[in-house]
Amino acid sequence: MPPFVVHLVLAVSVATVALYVWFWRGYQYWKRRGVPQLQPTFPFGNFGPAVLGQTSYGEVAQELYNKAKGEPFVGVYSVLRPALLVRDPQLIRRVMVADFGAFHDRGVYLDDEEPVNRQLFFLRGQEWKLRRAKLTPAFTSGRLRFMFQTIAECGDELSAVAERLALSGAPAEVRDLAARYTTDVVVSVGFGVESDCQRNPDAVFRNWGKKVFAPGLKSSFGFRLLFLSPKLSEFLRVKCGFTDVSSFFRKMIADTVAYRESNNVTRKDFMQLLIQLKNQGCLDGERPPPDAVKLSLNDLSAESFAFFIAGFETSTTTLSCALLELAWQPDMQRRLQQEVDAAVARHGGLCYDAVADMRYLDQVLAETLRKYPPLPVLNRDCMEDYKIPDSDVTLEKGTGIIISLLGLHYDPDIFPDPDRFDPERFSEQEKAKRSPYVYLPFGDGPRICIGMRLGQLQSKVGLAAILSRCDVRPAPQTPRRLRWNGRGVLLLPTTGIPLLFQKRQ
Ligand code: HEM
Repeated sequence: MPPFVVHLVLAVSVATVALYVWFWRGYQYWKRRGVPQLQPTFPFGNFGPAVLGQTSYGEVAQELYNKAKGEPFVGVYSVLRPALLVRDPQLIRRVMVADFGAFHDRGVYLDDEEPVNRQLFFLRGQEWKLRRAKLTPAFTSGRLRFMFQTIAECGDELSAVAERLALSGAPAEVRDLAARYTTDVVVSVGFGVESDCQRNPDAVFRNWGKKVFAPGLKSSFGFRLLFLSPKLSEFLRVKCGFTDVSSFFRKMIADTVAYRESNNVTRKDFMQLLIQLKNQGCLDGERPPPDAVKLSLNDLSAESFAFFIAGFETSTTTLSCALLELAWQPDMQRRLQQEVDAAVARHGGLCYDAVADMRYLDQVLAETLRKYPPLPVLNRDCMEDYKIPDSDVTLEKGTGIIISLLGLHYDPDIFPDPDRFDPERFSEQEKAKRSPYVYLPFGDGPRICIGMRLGQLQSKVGLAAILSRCDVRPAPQTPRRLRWNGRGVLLLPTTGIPLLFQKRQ
């Protein structure tokens, strides 16, 4: 063997051993601190199947939650980074609400060369705090009531589409149906633009939406790494894969703002509120914030992009999974239809107050979000050394925090027979029996989902609109149980959800 090959083999062997020893030492971190840990494997720690795209992030975290049964928290390794997987509802409350000051960031890497990433979900520290304060007034229930008519019009279109599907008699793909409806809602209440996705399946916004969430090999790997290993993502300067969608959004926003400003056009949508934040630093009627910072055009694009991607995919999953469950449980479907019919008759139509009156619809939606939380893992970053109350453990600054929603929502000690779809779990009596920190589909605390009410409302209107005109039934190929795409950070089913629609008698 030539000497340079011998040297090369030696160098590679020494480097591999050194790397292994380095990882091995890293993987003793929790043991050294006296915290029980789940056995990691080289080189991806406890998240190998998620890094490799074999099992979804949500399911890997759920498995870790299940393995740690009986422990209030357990140490894990997200690649090499020590993270604490928290199971105890009291500690979850501390992290998310009571001691939020020590955990205000998500600890997800932000690729800030991409302007549309500089949005609420990814922002950190003071920048996040100021942006959140500016945007919060745009999401109050008063503003939602204001936008209701637009959502209801999209709902009317959805029930017309459902009736046409009933006439055709062929199974329809409800994920696509739901995505076209939620895209229409988000684009019209967001930007005052008719996206026309329900009438035209090839509409431009639908295509961009598909592109963002089609988990291609490279972009989905990059996206997973942002959550799983922020340091490695930073080192590799990982991209989210949003570049062309981002260019489309930046141009769309710049054109819309220029058009409205030069023609003095005002509309009752999110964009109009963003324009106020750009020109005044606060919304009309609000007290100017202490920072007096105005949003830039790039900030507007970033928040509009966030509104679009956070707004349509989460509600698409919710609406389509609710339809799947109701198709398999005709009694629940009938009960819900009776409630919808009665509320619509009482209020003279599907108005905001009619939806607010639908108690059972609220329970159906809550149970759907228990079984199918679209964002199944909550992340926080420990921002300062933090002593866990009633323990000898002090978390070091920089430690990750992981809360598994699938773990909590499918824990049989909390939700008995967890695979069963049962809206009664969300009656007032049942809710009063458990801690609110075991059910967190929208997160909690100051970083709770800012669009929660909009997400709930558009899902409810969509369900009510369909069920007021049609019954949904399983088709021969309808899955009993969904499986999740291993490449997704969000829950994305591996198969479609085909259902049959029948016009109600
Ligand atoms: C069923 C629908 C939805 C679900 C299940 C959902 C779920 C979530 C969850 C779990 C979080 C993380 C919360 C935390 O870490 O505590 C989140 C954050 C967020 N969501 Fe939603 N979401 C939904 C709809 C929406 C809608 C309609 C919008 C906007 C139009 C939206 C915008 C956001 C934003 C901007 C954040 C980041 C908030 C921050 O970091 O301050 N979401 N969402």
